[in-house]
Amino acid sequence: MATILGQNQYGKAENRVVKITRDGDTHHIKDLNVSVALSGDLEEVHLNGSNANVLPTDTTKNTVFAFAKEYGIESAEQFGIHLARHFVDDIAPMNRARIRIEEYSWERIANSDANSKFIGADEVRHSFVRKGQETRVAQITYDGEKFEVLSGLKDLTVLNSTNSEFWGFIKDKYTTLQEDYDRILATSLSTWWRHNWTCDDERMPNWEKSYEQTKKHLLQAFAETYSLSLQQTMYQMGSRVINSRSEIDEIRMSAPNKHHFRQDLSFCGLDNDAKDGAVYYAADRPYGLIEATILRDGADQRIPVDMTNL
Ligand SMILES: O=c1[nH]c(=O)c2[nH]c(=O)[nH]c2[nH]1
Repeated sequence: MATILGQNQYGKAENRVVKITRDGDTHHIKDLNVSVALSGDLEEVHLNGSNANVLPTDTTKNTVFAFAKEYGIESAEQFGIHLARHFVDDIAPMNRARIRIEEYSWERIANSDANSKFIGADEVRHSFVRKGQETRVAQITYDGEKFEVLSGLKDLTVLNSTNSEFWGFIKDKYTTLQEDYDRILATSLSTWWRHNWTCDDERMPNWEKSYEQTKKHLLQAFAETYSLSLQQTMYQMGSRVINSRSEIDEIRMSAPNKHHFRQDLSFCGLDNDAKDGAVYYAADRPYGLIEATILRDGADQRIPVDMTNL
């Protein structure tokens, strides 16, 4: 039976690269998980086993570490752009590179010991505690002409203890859910957003600032929206980002509804109404899964729909 080779890519996945930059006694840390995927003129290796066009995945790993040492890591996005450009522009058979990065953040440990040998420093200059709020992610794709830079985050868990209702929904013979006029709204957000920067000669966004501001807008919109559904809250969050950040044209969001059910305490005569400060059962599954893309008017929808589940 005749077969043909379809889409293919290869490279070293999950290179855990940690870069320490020393500024006198003060150290800075960048902690990344970098996955390389290359495509190009690679029919021969699949069809005939010729490795003539194959850059070993081992070399792609070495390149990640060498670039971190030689050029540093300013931001996940900048690092990914640099790598993607190298693999496509300098390795002849390659015509597409996708660099996917997770970034783990660290913060300095505050110095509580007045007699410490690091006297004078409010924070210990080389001691860090992992920041647990969310994992930052980035994906850079380059085809020799244009870049596509997606940034994002996963597992940003947020909760509103009021200002959330859910009512007016379809009711059929299978419906048991009661209408709720004061509920907890909680989710663990995963999102990717697409920058409209595509090309080397245009001015690059400040990736670090863009990330911090985008996260801030997401959180503020979550806190400030009086919610009639998680769908409505999510749309408000995405719109806030698009309206506040001119460098972003599209945002894809995935939000599991982390249900908190008011526990029925009538068995012991206790009323468990929300307005009196209720007790809830935090269910972990099943969960409603709400997903949407929010776009700048006129922008193309390019972020794959299942991207947020990676
Ligand atoms: O915000 C919500 N959206 C839904 O679609 C939904 N469905 C459900 O059972 N609870 C909720 N909550």
